[in-house]
Amino acid sequence: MRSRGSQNRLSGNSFGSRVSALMLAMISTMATIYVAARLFQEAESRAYLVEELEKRTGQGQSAVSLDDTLKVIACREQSKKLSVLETELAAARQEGFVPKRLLGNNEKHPTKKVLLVVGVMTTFGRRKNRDAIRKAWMPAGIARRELVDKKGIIVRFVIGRSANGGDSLDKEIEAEISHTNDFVILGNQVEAPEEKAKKIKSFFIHAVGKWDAEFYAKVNDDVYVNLDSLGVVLASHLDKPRVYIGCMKSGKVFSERTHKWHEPDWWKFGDGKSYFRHASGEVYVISKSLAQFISINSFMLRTYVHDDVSIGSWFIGLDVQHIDETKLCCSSWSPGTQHPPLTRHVLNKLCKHQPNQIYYAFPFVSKLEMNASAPTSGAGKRPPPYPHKADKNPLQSSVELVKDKNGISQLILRNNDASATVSLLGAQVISWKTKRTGELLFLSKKAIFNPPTAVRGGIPICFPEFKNNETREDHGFVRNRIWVIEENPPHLSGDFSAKVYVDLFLKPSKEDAKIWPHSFEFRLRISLTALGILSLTSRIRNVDCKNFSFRIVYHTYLSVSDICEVRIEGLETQYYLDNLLQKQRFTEQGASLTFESEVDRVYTDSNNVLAVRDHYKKRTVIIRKDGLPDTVVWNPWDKKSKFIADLGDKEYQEMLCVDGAALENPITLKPGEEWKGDLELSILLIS
Ligand SMILES: O=P(O)(O)OC[C@H]1O[C@@H](O)[C@H](O)[C@@H](O)[C@@H]1O
Repeated sequence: MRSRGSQNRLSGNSFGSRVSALMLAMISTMATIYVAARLFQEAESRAYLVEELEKRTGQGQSAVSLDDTLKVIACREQSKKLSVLETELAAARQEGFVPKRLLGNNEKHPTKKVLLVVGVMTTFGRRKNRDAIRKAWMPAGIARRELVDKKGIIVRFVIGRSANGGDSLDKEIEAEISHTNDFVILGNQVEAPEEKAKKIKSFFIHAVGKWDAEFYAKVNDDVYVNLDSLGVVLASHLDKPRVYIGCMKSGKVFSERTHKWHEPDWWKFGDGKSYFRHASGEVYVISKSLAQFISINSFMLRTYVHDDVSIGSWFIGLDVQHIDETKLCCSSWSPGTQHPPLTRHVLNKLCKHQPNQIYYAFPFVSKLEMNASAPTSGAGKRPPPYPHKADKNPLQSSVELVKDKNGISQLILRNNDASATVSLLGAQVISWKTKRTGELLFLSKKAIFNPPTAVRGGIPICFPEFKNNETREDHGFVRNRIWVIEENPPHLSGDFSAKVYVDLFLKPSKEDAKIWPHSFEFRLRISLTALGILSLTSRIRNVDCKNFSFRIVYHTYLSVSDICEVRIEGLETQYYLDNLLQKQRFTEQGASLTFESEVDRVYTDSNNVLAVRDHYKKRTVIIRKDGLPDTVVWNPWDKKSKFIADLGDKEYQEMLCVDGAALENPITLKPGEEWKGDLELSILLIS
């Protein structure tokens, strides 16, 4: 039994081991099949990906691995970005600058664009001058912040380091800074008289790297600057790409070593030995692209002994506009003369010597804030705080709310000698005048101030259409609606100069949606500068859930002495569609456009700057447009005038419509998108 049993047991064991061996063999076969299948699958995936890549890249046979594939894709993205950057860089270099992110700007620095950075060049031992400037025109504390926020102006004293580095001179400045915090210290610049020109270069490099500004100014520390007035002057040059503004002079080159103004490189200035035109060193301004040019090319920009000559030399041979601004001629103020009273004439000077005598006020002209308490619309709301007068302001800037004969509100913007009246009916500017020119816009004597009829004259805003349907709502309905005053107008770029402005707002009603089934928000900013420049900036936002397209025309009725005596310049060689000839296309042939019969044309993709010259009135109105590619020119002449109820039979002689427009190609906005268009009117007097 035992042995049998053991035999049995033995035979039982060998059976068991055979079973396990079989099972093991089965498992390993299955595992092999599974692994093989996976490997096959992966190989298939690889083959597929490689094939796909080949298909997409068109590279044909390739031994690219999956990892390589992903690297290639990533690499392509990178090279795409790189080529975009290279294109940007090339374009930027052409302009004389590189994009901000490539300049290695410190992130901590403010990114908000400002109008102007002023560097007041000072040196050791000039504390008295600095204190005089602080007292007179360089604000501190909250006023300094406001100067940046409201006027976009940053002012700093600029100084280098003492030759000995860290000596008592440096320590004195550090002590001063701890109280005033109004310095730029040029760490790598030695403060020494012979280093002046290099210091200017260092300042521009530093300033353009630190602050994003439209302009950069250099001022000596014995010059008083009327910042507001300077802001106004600069604002009028914002449209120019490369400007160098100052009191331009040439001046003799002195070869004698003993002379105070000795020029070691005198022989380079030709036989006549006089310098090229350059801005006098007391104060001058350059635009951003020129500061960037200096920054990029600093290592090869030669400095002469005088800093003003040096900077002048850097711009020779460049496409730079030299602007001779007499208001920056500080030395025209002779120290011994009796100071004139606080008059506008005096205020027009931007700077003067004699730090101890200050005869202008700060601020010169202030931007009027229309925020908090302005009503949005309707009765029962808190009345607006009009009339408003800017405090301590020698030149008045204000906005006044009045009512027309039909009880419709009008806003009168006043700035210095200029004024503009805006009706809330259509947000329509109906008057624009200056003391010297009188009225500049035409307004018909028969104008009807009663919605839904548009007011004949001024600047009706035609949106979203510009066509005559022979209905009262033709040329769009917004000119026939009552707009409201915007409560919290935002800061818009270009708001730095001393402007008075109002923002008007319109949203379509349910009734309006029946005429034009789209939801939008229309904001119109109307501003007037101290120099009388009138601007109308439209911002139209799509608040719908679908795209819409619109046209817009600023239907500008200019007042003219006699239609036969005016001409428009800037339209020559431009294409136009003639509405009187079934919109046929022609090219403007004349050197300027004059008038002797009815005109109704759309100049497509026309110049952005036009001049309307009026010899009898001795003035030219300059029209600048932005975002408005087309120009409409219209005068109904005698026959058509008779059919226009709200226009006197002979009034066509005193008017000319020259309109900035986006007409031929409608503008399409996606949901949430905003469009901006700008019309600016300024005046040149012909002497
Ligand atoms: O009379 P409205 O609607 O103000 O428009 C004035 C004129 O404006 C012109 O630009 C149009 O081409 C004319 O057809 C139109 O009559």
